[in-house]
Amino acid sequence: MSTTVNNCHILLFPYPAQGHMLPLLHLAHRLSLHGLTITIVITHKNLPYLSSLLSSHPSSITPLILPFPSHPSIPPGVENVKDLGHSGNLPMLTSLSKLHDPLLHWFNSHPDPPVAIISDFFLGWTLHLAHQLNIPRLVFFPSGAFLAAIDDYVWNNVEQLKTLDQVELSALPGSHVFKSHHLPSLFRLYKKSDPDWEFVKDLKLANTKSWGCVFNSFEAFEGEYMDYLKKKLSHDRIFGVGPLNLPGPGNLGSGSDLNEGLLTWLDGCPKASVVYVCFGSQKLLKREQMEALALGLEKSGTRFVWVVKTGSTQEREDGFGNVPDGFEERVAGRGLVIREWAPQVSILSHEAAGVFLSHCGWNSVLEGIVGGVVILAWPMEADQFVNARLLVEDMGVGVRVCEGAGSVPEAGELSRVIGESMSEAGGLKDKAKELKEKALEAVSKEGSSVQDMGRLVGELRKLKPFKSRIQHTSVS
Ligand SMILES: O=c1ccn([C@@H]2O[C@H](COP(=O)(O)OP(=O)(O)O[C@H]3O[C@H](CO)[C@@H](O)[C@H](O)[C@H]3O)[C@@H](O)[C@H]2O)c(=O)[nH]1
Repeated sequence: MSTTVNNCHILLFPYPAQGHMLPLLHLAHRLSLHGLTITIVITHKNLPYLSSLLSSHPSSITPLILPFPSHPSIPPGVENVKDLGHSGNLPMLTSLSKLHDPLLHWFNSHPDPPVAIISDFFLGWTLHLAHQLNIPRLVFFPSGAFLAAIDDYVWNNVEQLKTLDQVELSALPGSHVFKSHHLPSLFRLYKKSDPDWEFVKDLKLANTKSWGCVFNSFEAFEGEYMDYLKKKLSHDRIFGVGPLNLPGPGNLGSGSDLNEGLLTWLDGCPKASVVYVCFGSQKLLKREQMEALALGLEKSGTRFVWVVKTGSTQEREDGFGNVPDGFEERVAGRGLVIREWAPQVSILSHEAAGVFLSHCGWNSVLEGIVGGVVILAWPMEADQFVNARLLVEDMGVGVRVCEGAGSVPEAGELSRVIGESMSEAGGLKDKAKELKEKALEAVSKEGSSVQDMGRLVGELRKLKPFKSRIQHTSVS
């Protein structure tokens, strides 16, 4: 092992879903640039996601490869939520908790084990592991501080809130009111006394009880929610270090750059003239949604890039992810359909991108902000209604065009909103540009996220080595 007692050695534990894993790997990149030594917990099938990180930091980042714990609802060979869909989160969460004992064993047999654990907010059980090891756990939120504040409130008051049709968040900044079906999905699905759901409740409550909270967010976007958490949790180990996934040199990259054809096409489009359409790493649209979207894009007459998840053969036979017949021919020249995966960060940061039709997954939100584009929000599930509220109501850089995973937008209305958002009407474009500047300021010299990253590294460096902690504990 390459670690020495002088190094600050940290264990990072990502949750195996693209929207969760990618930002935590970007955090690993940044911590490594600050000279920290990092071990990343990973299972075999997810190891390829680490390849560019490991080749960028061969001496300071090491994978800890553990066998994936089996689960009756997870088919053999599946180790990532992308192969299970959102309903796969519950079995994935419970399955991964079986890594507790192998991790305890690894720590106890390591000559120079980590001084802290930073783990995804779906891995709250690692707080108990950290307590057993007498080291701190920091929670990494792949979503925002607004969501963290809401999660903290609703899970601490689950009995009173579960039966309400709408929840008033009067204790939180902005005093927002949410319909119950717009609250985070895990809260909505929670079933009292069911052991799996009680486990979820415990891991959610463990997040804000952790020693520190790290957000892929920034002061000018979510400062009031981070301040709220500092006050509520009575400590200031709340760190807004984002946006983490940035285009350009010195960054880890998203592993997928613009190919020549796409780059040439975007280069040939006027500035801010392209609508980019993508609903994250896992959302498949049903036939009616595909048809409405295709018609809306066609009627709008604008240039667009549409990323379509096509799903399995069975899902396509069931009508999911099929682009309507003849559509691509009719829009040829002004519209591109890309199947499965597109280099989103590169597309959004191209000057031709002007509008982003998004499900408002947190990574997409930040990537859209950094791209300086107007966001057309179609929140569907999870944290997306909360994220859309921030974009549309709090920041004024977005317009809501549809709501719900099963909803079908009205094609005429969609084409009208697309057309309007491409124009200067409403000052949305100016606000989007302003927010982009603030995001870039946060991650440049002396910016709030650079300072918080420095504060985070400073706090981690102060932690005692694991062995001396054990000696200290046994003596006292
Ligand atoms: O064709 C694609 C599709 C996605 N991405 C990237 O994949 C990530 C997708 O993340 P996100 O926008 O957050 O969406 P989901 O994949 O849906 O993420 C899940 O996890 C997020 C973090 O917790 C939540 O905010 C979302 O609601 C939840 O659905 C982003 O970095 C995208 O750039 C691509 O590069 N190309």
